[in-house]
Amino acid sequence: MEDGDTSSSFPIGKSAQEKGLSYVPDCYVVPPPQRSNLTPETTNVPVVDLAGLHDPGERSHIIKDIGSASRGLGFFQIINHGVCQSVLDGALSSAFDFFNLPMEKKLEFMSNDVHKPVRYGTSLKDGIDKVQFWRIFLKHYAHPLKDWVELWPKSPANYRENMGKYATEVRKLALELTTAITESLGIGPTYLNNKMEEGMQVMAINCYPACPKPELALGLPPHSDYSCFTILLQSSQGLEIMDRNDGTWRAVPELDSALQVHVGDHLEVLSNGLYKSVVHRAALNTEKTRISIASLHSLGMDEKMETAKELIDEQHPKNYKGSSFRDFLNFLSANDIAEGKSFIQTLN
Ligand SMILES: O=C(O)CCC(=O)C(=O)O
Ligand SMILES: [Fe+2]
Repeated sequence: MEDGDTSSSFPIGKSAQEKGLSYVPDCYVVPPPQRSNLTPETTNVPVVDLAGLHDPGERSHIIKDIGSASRGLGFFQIINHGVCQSVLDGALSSAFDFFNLPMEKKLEFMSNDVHKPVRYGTSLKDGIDKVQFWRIFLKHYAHPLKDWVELWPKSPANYRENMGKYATEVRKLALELTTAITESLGIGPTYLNNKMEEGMQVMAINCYPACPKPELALGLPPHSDYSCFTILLQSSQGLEIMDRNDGTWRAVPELDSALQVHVGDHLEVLSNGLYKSVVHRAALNTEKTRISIASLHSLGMDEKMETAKELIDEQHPKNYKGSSFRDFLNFLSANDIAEGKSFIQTLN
């Protein structure tokens, strides 16, 4: 693997900067205690089958499964989620095609301003000698789609159509999940209805090129998502979640056509800590480029997520401050999550 390009089925283009990815400086490393174990234990992740969500006889079992997964790992995979395979494949293939574009097409979106609704970035911005996180990303707002889609990349030609279809489908699913999650908390299926309908959807499209020394770096540092919850689609295995009970990292097994659901910080707040946001990171591999598409669902830009008063009593006093997506963005522009700064800790 001389130039960092690999036998990936979707080879990444060789622009000058991306060629830099093949350079393996001695000092680009994540400090040893935080490095990924290349053969982590594959965790027994709960799989929730959503097929019967609208069947009155089955719904309560599914709600129970969602509740116990959210109280446990804060993470589960979903199957029969209603987003069809061609929509999943279309989104992933447009994402691969975007990252394969010549650098100048991507640079027009390059920005460090976290308040921009569309931005492209790479961990290489600090100079090749400091690379610890082997990732290139495109982030964009996605709801309401008509307000944002015109700002998305025009090329590849099918990007807006494919990513737009996926964004719309995954948002429909997110609204269904919202009803199930609030029901599982005992506060009823419509608790967040209006606020989620007017909420934000942010998509983070992550690209992790094959890495010559995956044991020395990470794709993304450990973090939890600010969202109420995140739905993740991945092209191959690489996501690791932290088991809160013993602090160990567990690889999430690949499951065909499944999507992953992460409990985010805002759901931890809503539930008064009954559900905890899952700490996760992205590991790397030597063989192929990995793409993940995270769809983060939250309330509106300035709508604060507050703890449900139904979940506060003498034994369970209110543990969290309310916060909005904008509060998170302000936190992000002032703090570096790679240095272990965590949004949820600012809310306790
Ligand atoms: O790539 C992954 O598996 C994780 C992505 C992620 O955690 C994020 O975009 O917030
Ligand atoms: Fe994340």
